[in-house]
Amino acid sequence: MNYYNITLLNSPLDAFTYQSQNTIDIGTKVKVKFRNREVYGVVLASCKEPDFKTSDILEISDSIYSQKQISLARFISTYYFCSLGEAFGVMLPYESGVHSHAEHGNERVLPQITLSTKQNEALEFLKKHKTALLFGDTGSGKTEIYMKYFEEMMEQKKRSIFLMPEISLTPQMNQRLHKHFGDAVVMWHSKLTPKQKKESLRKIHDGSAKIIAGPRSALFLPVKDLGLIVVDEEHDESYKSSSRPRYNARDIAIYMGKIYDVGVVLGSATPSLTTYVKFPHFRLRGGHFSSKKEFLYERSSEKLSPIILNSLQKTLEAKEQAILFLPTRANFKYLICSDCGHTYKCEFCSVGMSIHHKTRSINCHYCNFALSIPQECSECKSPNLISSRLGTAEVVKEIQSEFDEVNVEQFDRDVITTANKLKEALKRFNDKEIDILVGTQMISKGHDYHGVSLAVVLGLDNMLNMSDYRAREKALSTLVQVAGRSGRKESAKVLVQTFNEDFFNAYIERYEDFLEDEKEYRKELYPPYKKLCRILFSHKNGIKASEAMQQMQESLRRFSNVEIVGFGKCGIERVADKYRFEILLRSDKSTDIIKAISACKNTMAEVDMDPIEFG
Ligand SMILES: Nc1ncnc2c1ncn2[C@@H]1O[C@H](COP(=O)(O)OP(=O)(O)OP(=O)(O)O)[C@@H](O)[C@H]1O
Ligand SMILES: [Zn+2]
Repeated sequence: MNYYNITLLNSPLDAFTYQSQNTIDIGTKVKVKFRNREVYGVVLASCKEPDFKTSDILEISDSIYSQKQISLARFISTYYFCSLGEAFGVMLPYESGVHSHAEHGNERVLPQITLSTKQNEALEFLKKHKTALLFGDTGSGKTEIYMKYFEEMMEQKKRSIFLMPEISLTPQMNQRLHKHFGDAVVMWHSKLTPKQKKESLRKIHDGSAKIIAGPRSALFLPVKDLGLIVVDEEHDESYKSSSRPRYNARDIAIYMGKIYDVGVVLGSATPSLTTYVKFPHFRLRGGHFSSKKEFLYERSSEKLSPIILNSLQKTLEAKEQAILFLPTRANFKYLICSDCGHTYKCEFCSVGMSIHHKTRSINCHYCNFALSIPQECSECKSPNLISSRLGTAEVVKEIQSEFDEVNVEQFDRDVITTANKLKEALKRFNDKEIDILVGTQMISKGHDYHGVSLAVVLGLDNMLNMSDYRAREKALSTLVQVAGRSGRKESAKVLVQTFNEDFFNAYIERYEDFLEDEKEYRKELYPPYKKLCRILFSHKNGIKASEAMQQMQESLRRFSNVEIVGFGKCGIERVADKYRFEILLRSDKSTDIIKAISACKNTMAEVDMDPIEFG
């Protein structure tokens, strides 16, 4: 009889021992019984017969995690504090039965991409460095450079992974890649239908997929002969997972570059300070088309002011297109009584409820709890309820009532709920059936449309005033990115509503100056100069959560090389009926943080390494 240590896929528990008559390779995916359920696990190691009774491995599959995937899972599990089973849970294994039969064929590369001299220089630079940053302005042709690099990889019979931050970028990118590479491109994202998923996987397994593109999950596919990983919009927050394992796909890509010994390209017009400090970069300036952008500032809190309405009017008259960004969805973010000051908060979360006119309700954006819109204040019975903090739905409504015959659409998570709706909205915009697109972050990312001559940006001050060490970086990069969706071919006007004109104006066309200044501000305190780690405790019973936090905080004190920056209630004290407490740690090295936390482990503690959320 053989004995094996097996970690259960997606389970937070440690490994268990099972037995089998067969010899099984390390990394093999197997089926076992656990607490009367049949579950999948991964064989980690063979071991001696234990002194307790073990059960049989029920089934040995043809799926196997490679040595490198195992190393990667170990890294994820240690660095991001999750079980090995959870780390393997984000990956897909290789199929040992499948043979590549598509080594030739479909190398239908047409038409050849011709890069400009500057783009060529950039490509040469990227090829010379194992991990490098392509710091190229919006519209400067970064995507074309990646594509040329993919082409070269294909010539060397190597495959490339192309990461993009969000599914909202996939339809256009898919089209762009398909046009060039045909069937050699495979898209991978969570909204694929089971049939599409199966087809994509088949092509990945048999090797006919040469370019594997998609959001962060595309990083963990069983790609053979990997040659290159490109992380587009590397600064983007959606690379960071907000549930366990709380990994950052950009950082995992860099790590993979090392263990797979392949090149990694990080691309952005607004690189994160961390990447800028850590890796060599090539600066690509100006758009590919020599269009001009004019920035205008209006000192105002967010509203559709006469200046904005005028500009929209002119754009409509000229039969051009506009985009309007604001960081808030729904009609309004808050409902407040103007007589007693009562704010409507969720019953289960300590956050305000947003007003949605379409559903005539106020909704919690954290737990989805909803109530119908109240007619009078629940505290003082006053009918004078006021809504504040403008959202996308309200802007759409106001634009509709302001202009006759305007095609205005909302572009956010409330409306774009499926892959199809996304594809169709973007197609309508591209076909100029939409005059004005009003959206949240979704609108700011990487889209390449040529007819946008006006970008209106609201709500930046709310981003800038957040208590987050990255608030400046976030607000400025949002402005640069939204502005970058306009004037890609023709010239454009960018209208910014803010009381912080000095800040935005100083850096809007000199992002590297911002990065240089930001270095000073972060030294000794924040990443990339220090490592941060947040530990969360949440429980229905607030006392229990608080006690667990206190206990861990006290035991962490004996580690002198890890500083406790703060501890206590979270900014958002309660979410989905659970009370939340936190500890924030700072250190020079992540290894010190890992050592300290491992020694003080508490079952309630949820560790968030390199956190980007502080609410
Ligand atoms: N060498 C080239 N030949 C022809 N067209 C090009 C070339 N380089 C860029 N373009 C065109 O210029 C436009 C902008 O390029 P691209 O989308 O690659 O920029 P980007 O740097 O990826 O932009 P962003 O950061 O805003 O996503 C695209 O329409 C692209 O087709
Ligand atoms: Zn709630």
